[in-house]
Amino acid sequence: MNGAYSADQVRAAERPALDAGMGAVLMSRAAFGLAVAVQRLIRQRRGGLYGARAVALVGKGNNGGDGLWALANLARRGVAVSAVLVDREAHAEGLAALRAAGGHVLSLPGVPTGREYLSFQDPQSDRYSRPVGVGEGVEVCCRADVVIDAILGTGARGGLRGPAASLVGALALAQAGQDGFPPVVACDVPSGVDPDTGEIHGPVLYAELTVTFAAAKAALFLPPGARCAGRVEVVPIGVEESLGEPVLGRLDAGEARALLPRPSADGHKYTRGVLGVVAGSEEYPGAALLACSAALAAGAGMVRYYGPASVCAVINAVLPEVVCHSGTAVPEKRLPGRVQAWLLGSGVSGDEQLDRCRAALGSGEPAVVDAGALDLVGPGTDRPELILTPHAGELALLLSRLGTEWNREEVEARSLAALSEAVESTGVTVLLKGPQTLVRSPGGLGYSQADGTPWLATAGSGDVLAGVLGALLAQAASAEGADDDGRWARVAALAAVVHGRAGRIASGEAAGGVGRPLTARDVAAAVPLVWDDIRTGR
Ligand SMILES: NC(=O)C1=CN([C@@H]2O[C@H](COP(=O)(O)OP(=O)(O)OC[C@H]3O[C@@H](n4cnc5c(N)ncnc54)[C@H](O)[C@@H]3O)[C@@H](O)[C@H]2O)[C@@H](O)CC1
Ligand SMILES: [K+]
Repeated sequence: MNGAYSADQVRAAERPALDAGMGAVLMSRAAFGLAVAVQRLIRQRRGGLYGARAVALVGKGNNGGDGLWALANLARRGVAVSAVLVDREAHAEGLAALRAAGGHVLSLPGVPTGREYLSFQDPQSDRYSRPVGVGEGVEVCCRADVVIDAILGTGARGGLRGPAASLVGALALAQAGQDGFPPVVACDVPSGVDPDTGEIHGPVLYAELTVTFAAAKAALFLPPGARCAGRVEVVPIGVEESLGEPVLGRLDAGEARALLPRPSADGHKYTRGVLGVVAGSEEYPGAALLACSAALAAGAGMVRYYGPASVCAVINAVLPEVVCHSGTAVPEKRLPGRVQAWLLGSGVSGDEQLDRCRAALGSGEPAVVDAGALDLVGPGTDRPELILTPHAGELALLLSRLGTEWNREEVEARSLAALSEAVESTGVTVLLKGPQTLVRSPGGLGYSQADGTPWLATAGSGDVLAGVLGALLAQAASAEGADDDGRWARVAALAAVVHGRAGRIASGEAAGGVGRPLTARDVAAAVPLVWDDIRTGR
């Protein structure tokens, strides 16, 4: 499984090698990997390296050291390279290597350029760095074929400050406003993003590619930081064995393939999982239809629908497979019919549907708790087999109801903290919907999935996700032998994979297209194709 790690975990894994005096070796591996990735990018854009220009923004620590060594490597391959020093110090050996390879050294206002600086860091050199203002720094970057962001890595605390913040702020404006702005390659993590939480502090550049060392840092799996990271490439540096358990996992295609349920030869509809759905209402019948279609498409052995007679009629007109129950809920009594799992709350409104949701929750089976049913889960519920599926706004409301004031923007800015607080307070599993889908169970590993496409942000898409998750939950609940603590989070992560991939099929991106508008119905219709798509390893 792909995993993302905290800065402390990576530092701890590096410690034995650093204690054994291998710091320079680790850095040379990191810098080599960075340089190779940059060369590839330049070749894709220009066809060759000769005559290309690379600029690195260089901070004072080892992240800057990686950038300097990578530039030296590029210079030896014919690339014209410049380092823009943004701090009062720079990695001494890296700077010497860059100079020896013929690279240019520029420094921002406020960064010393004279002999006192060089005698501190670079006693062998008799060369000075050339002072540049922010405006010239921007021009130098705009003329480059690639900009390497090597200001801050895992040592970052808070956002960029001083000259670095001025330059990156100006570059971010140029990047936002100019089509021809060169691609940015972030070294380890985009500078200005908290490596552990993905929070963005102040100005930050959007990278096309992040080359990260040993393992992905948590920020690369977490919004909003992950949005600045672009594609993520992991360069091994020889400490990977010591990393331990990641803070966040990500199911890849191979794992998803192994987890996707398949019917056994002697199975029948009940062993394949029966899902009870309390969704939709007279006001929103569409939510019920989408959730039921998606559940059938994701392989539920049978779907039972519970709701108003008018919605039952709509469902049966389109989906004759669904068994509908329009009787009202009787307090303290189970709803009729056996099910292995529930999907509750998508598009529900009114007391009747909420009563059905309460009855279903009281019956003890695992359940997806969506939209209108989220209010039914309180503090100390302590049922990991309940999977809540809020978006950021709904999670803010849930947390506020549980006793801590959050708003939507705060949840979006600190998504892992918000998610963890909800899980700890309620004791249930939570799946937070968004461009990255985050999942966490009490005491278990969390997941971050990024399988979808922005085209999925469309009305009804959440109802389809809830239907897919409900079907997978019913199948997991009816499967034998899979009763470890991690299974609820795993099934939620798998639903995010299926939903995301169905979105990419429906938008044409899975087939190599640039993407096109889709409807939630298109996504539901594409769900069965995910089984083929994943089996062929695409
Ligand atoms: N330790 C190792 O063995 C390896 C480290 N590597 C690189 O080293 C990086 C970590 O290096 P460092 O620990 O030196 O840390 P950084 O290079 O991330 O930061 C350097 C220093 O900047 C200061 N700083 C923190 N936040 C700041 C802010 N907001 N504004 C201004 N200054 C700030 C701190 O004093 C920090 O120690 C990794 O991200 C990776 O790129 C790689 O070379 C692989 C090997
Ligand atoms: K960086």
